Amino acid sequence: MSWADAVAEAAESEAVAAANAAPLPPLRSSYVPPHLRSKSLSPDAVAFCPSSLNGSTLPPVPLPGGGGGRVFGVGRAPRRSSRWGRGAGGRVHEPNPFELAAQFGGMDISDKENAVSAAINFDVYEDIPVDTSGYDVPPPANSFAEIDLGDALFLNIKRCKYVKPTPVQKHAIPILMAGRDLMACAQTGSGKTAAFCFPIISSVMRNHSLHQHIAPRGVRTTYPLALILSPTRELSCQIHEEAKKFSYQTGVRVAVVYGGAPIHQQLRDLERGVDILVATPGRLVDLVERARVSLQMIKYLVLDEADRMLDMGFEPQIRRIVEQVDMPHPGARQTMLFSATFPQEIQIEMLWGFVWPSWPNSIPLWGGVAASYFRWQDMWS
Ligand SMILES: Nc1ncnc2c1ncn2[C@@H]1O[C@H](COP(=O)(O)OP(=O)(O)OP(=O)(O)O)[C@@H](O)[C@H]1O
Repeated sequence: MSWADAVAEAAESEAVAAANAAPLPPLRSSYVPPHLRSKSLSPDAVAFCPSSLNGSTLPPVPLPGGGGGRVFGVGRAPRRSSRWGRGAGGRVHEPNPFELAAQFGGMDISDKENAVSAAINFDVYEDIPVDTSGYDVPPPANSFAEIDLGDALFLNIKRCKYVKPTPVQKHAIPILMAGRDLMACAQTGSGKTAAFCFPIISSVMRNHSLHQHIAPRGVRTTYPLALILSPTRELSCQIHEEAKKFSYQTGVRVAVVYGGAPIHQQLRDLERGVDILVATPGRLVDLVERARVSLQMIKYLVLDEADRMLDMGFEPQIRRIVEQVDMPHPGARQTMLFSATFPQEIQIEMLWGFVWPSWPNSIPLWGGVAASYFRWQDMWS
């Protein structure tokens, strides 16, 4: 079956499932999830995070729990549920991020499809040359179907209506699936978030099924498997929203922590257990120093907008996270650097200096950036 047929079939079966489900309450301009309707929302419960639905920014909405935090189900295989609420044993069901996004944004699936095609202009992207360098670079993938990402993730890609990978995804996903380190530079809006999220979610699903989500009684430290560092809370929240869609019903849990917002809800989210933690550097250092997050289980480290983090003065925090706390050394983790602009040489040297300290000095560096070009540096671990 072709990918387009598969997408059409998924859309059809979802439509049938929706028709069979209990009717949803009519949409309201300010939707409040059922389990919060009896509570008054605190000021910080209005998300700062722009929820994004495939390129279209939705208006700020009250997020359950506030501050961009999200309630996730307890246990590896949450029951399929399209509603917020508790089931037997007081377990919190995983909300359906696709349905919530559509409700908050007042968009239906067909709107969403238009939003996707507005976000990515494949005709333009197809012609953009891609540079790769490194040793035995795995070949690019021309479709998601030819990469073994796992059934649950594959279904979510269909739900996102991603018909084919963008160039950055074509190249980066096979490299990362092969367990290689990667430095990638691709312009804004080119699909970098999925390029690093898909391999991480797929690997967590496959290799870490016994990851302990819930800390033993009295232990309040969370041990994520993947850390995605990004410079701002807006970007962190965007990544979190996307990652939640990709990891829906995979059992993989995603949380976000960022500065400039009260920490209490973020602490509660962490206590529920986290596989993938999206964080701004300062807030993460704070949580590590409070012993609420340990990095000793990290297998996947992403620095998104790495050059911008350095421009914004986060070098001390990144150094602390990568060098001084309990983060596994480069050979024991997979490291991914993504940026929208090509980092300056000095920034690359700095990043290599502490992200890959053992890397030989003879790495070829590129000069200059052509804004519309993707450039790549693939590295072995
Ligand atoms: N393969 C795909 N097919 C269709 N749409 C896609 C695909 N990959 C990503 N998108 C959509 O394209 C938009 C841009 O993707 P994304 O935010 O990941 O880009 P980005 O490169 O990370 O951008 P930024 O530099 O702003 O962070 C998003 O709405 C995303 O859902």
